[in-house]
Amino acid sequence: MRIVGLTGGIASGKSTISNLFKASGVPVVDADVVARDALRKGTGGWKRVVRAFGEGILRDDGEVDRALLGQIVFSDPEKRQLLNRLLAPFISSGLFWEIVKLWLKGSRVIVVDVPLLFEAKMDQWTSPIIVVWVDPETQLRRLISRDGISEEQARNRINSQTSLDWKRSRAHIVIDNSRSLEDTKEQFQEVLIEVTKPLTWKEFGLSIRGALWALVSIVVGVLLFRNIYNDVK
Ligand SMILES: CC(C)(COP(=O)(O)OP(=O)(O)OC[C@H]1O[C@@H](n2cnc3c(N)ncnc32)[C@H](O)[C@@H]1O)[C@@H](O)C(=O)NCCC(=O)NCCS
Ligand SMILES: Nc1ncnc2c1ncn2[C@@H]1O[C@H](COP(=O)(O)OP(=O)(O)OP(=O)(O)O)[C@@H](O)[C@H]1O
Repeated sequence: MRIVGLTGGIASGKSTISNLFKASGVPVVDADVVARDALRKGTGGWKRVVRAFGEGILRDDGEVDRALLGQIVFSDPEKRQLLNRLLAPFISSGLFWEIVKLWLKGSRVIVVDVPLLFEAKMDQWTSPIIVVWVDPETQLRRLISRDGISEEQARNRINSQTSLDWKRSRAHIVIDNSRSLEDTKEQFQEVLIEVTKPLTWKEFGLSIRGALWALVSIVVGVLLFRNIYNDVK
């Protein structure tokens, strides 16, 4: 199985690219969705976060007030690191099980969309790595207009992440999403060809078909060996 890493910065266009992959039949595991599940009322992540940040971060229905928690952690690096530490084990295991489910289904190529792929050192498990890059002014403008937040809040969120230029320097594939959606879709078509090219032997070995193939080869090998051994005796 090929596990493609998809990352970038906040509002750089990862979901836009994820949706294009899904529309092309390539399954996507979304770390933001996994992280949201890890913070649902009553889960282990929720209990840890409420213990650390207090019940003041809860809404009337007991769910975490995400906008409020966002305001707290994106303006205080220590609190953000605390939140990351509390949720990291739940996010990693959630991602792991989503990948296992796709492996069991026999998926050849999957995309994992992880905003903090490099920061969480998950880049070592994915190849190729696609970075969705956008120029800083466009990123700020799109973030403000999508989330309806102030310029200061938007800058805090952007500055809480490793710079997009640094991420771009670590990418195998870069998609420049600074221009129109049409332009991005054109780049995506080439990326899709690259990402869905035939698997290497190593990737094939990591797929369920590869594992079954290895199992069948071993069983056939053992049976043949037993027959030859019995003939010789
Ligand atoms: C702080 C929270 C509650 C804010 O929720 P909100 O609904 O406003 O934002 P959402 O979850 O949709 O995230 C939007 C984007 O913010 C960025 N972001 C989220 N968490 C972080 C973080 N800890 N550090 C830097 N950037 C982050 C990502 O680019 C993400 O795509 C939420 O982001 C959260 O629980 N973050 C911690 C979990 C985490 O690390 N998520 C990222 C998955 S790798
Ligand atoms: N090429 C584009 N032209 C115009 N608007 C775009 C383009 N690409 C994305 N957008 C818009 O910019 C915003 C951010 O895009 P998107 O949600 O895909 O980013 P993201 O990286 O997934 O964000 P997050 O990190 O918050 O999950 C959205 O409102 C989206 O519709």
